[in-house]
Amino acid sequence: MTATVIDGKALANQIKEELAQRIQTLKNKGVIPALTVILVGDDPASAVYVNSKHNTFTQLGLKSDVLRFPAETSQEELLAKIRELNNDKTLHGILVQLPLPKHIDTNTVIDTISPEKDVDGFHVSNAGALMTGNPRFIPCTPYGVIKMLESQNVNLKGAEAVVVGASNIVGKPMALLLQKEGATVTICNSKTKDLTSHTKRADILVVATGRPEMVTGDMIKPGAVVIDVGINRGADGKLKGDVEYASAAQVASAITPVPGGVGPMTIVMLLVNTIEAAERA
Ligand SMILES: Nc1nc(=O)c2c([nH]1)NC[C@@H]1CN(c3ccc(C(=O)N[C@@H](CCC(=O)O)C(=O)O)cc3)C=[N+]21
Repeated sequence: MTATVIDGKALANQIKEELAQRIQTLKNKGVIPALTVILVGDDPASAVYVNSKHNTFTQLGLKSDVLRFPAETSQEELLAKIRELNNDKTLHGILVQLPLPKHIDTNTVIDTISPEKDVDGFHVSNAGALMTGNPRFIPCTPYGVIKMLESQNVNLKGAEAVVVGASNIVGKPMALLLQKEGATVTICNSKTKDLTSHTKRADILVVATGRPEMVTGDMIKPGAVVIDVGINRGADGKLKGDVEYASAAQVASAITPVPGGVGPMTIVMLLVNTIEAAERA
């Protein structure tokens, strides 16, 4: 069996087209959805992502600003800038690119963003809102994964879903969303004993560990839907997922590629959240 490739790039483009009307309606009211990204330090991977996002936003006629700060910027300086952006009525979304330098406390920074402008959905109150079933902003990557599963008509009710990786930005919100759709969810982490015993049971397997090609075909249930959230750049410059694609594609019924899978969906869901923020403002 050869797996269906879930084309994230094509789905992202389709969603972009569907957003055009909402963008136009806002413009007719004199509103241009606007996002500001704060980038601290000069991590090359972060720079690639920030540029790609900026291009997507400007292509669709949205406003996108990138504020670049040196790695040694103090936490207080960063917080002061965020407070200033919180008060800017023409701005709808604020995103602080992660990871931040070690001397800065990530949670303090994120929780200083106004929850109404937290288009990443990372603020503690937005995380809480997701947990209690009234989400304000759904974190972009798990939100994109749900859209990919919907596009394949994957039945989540009563399905066994296994999420490998328990981060605040992907694994945990992913598990909540799958659970909300009626799946029975297991979250695995780096301490999990006998990881394969879990992954082998999964009808839907989401891998978000940041460990290149750690899930191989022999760990996957035949016919499973495999979602690879990993984007790892190898020494050869090539992108690799957290799933070993060649072996996994022989076992799965559907699988996301890297690149061209979850990555483009993350960016388009950021667009969705920013437009929603502008509509609510
Ligand atoms: N506050 C915050 N929010 C984020 O959402 C966030 C972040 N920080 N920090 C970094 C990670 C990473 N991330 C990516 C999104 C899309 C691609 C993407 O579109 N990748 C292309 C390939 C791009 C390439 O060639 O490098 C693809 O998968 O096809 C990659 C990486 C968002 N992140």
